Amino acid sequence: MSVAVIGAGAFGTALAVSLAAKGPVTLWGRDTGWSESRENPRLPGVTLPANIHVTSDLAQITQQTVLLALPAQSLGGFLAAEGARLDGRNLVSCAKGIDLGTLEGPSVLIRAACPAAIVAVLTGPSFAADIARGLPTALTLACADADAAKALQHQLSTPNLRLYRTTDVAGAEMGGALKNVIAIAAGAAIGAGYGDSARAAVITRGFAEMQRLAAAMQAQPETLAGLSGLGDLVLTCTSEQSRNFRYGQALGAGRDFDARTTVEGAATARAVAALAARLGLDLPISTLIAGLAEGRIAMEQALQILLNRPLKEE
Ligand SMILES: NC(=O)C1=CN([C@@H]2O[C@H](COP(=O)(O)OP(=O)(O)OC[C@H]3O[C@@H](n4cnc5c(N)ncnc54)[C@H](O)[C@@H]3O)[C@@H](O)[C@H]2O)C=CC1
Ligand SMILES: O=C(CO)COP(=O)(O)O
Repeated sequence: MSVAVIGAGAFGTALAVSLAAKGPVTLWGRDTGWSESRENPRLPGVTLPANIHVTSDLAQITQQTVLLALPAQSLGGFLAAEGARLDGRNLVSCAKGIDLGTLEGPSVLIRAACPAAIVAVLTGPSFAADIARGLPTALTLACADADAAKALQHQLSTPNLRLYRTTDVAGAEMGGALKNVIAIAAGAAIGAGYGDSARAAVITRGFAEMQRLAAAMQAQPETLAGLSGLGDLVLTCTSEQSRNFRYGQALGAGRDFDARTTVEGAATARAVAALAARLGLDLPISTLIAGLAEGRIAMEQALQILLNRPLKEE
């Protein structure tokens, strides 16, 4: 059974390349002017296999399984316009973020727009460039319907993509969204010259915040400790391949950052700060990243706020 990917950015294109090892893939993008060259400028150096059909015509997306690889803040608008034509299918969210307008994760947006769809989430530690180069990668496939989770796990695993499955959609989704916020904080610590020990503190205390918020969203704690949570947190906080990490580095160093780059953690930090206020949760690192991203506070001020918090049990 062939699959389709909606969103011809770096990640959607990389997933299409990997899936093409198993059969034909249709890749939809709004800007596909590059398609004749078979090289997407968002994924330079990768030639698309011949069995990937690139289109900007949504009517050609007729497959039963569709991966949605759009940025989290674009997904709601896309679904409002096009959700009806995708209803009833297997819709797999590949976005890592929390929608600022609704404070919901992508799976909730998809379920609202496409009530008859089977909704799943594909997430975990994976840089698009690594997947597209055929490097070994392990991800989490989450779907509340256990049978559908198993079927999608088999359909979407490829020679270099090993999928584990879970029915904890909220946990998988929250891990992927929140690690981006903490990756910005880790990058900011490095960019400001605070050192590797400070980064380790940010990763660990950031993980505690991820667990706290995820628990409040009914996620299972063990999901946060898996690929979609801890796994992706470690990857993103330690690699300059991460856009969130590099954005954080720029914030920490007081440098500009290319505003066209997709940095999911910046908007998600603001969503997390709003959720923290709504739910009465203490999420100091994430809340400070929201302030830094909005330019409301400076790096040195953020550090002093963190260091001067009351001492407490770990
Ligand atoms: N790049 C990576 O290594 C990974 C990315 N992801 C996630 O995948 C999602 C997409 O990221 P990337 O592909 O990397 O971003 P990207 O910046 O490479 O591409 C985003 C694509 O979405 C398109 N787009 C944006 N708004 C749209 C709209 N309203 N309608 C139609 N198309 C729209 C853009 O034209 C662009 O092609 C993000 O949530 C990201 O966190 C997840 C894992 C790895
Ligand atoms: O989600 C990712 C790796 O798992 C990609 O991270 P960035 O969006 O920070 O580049």
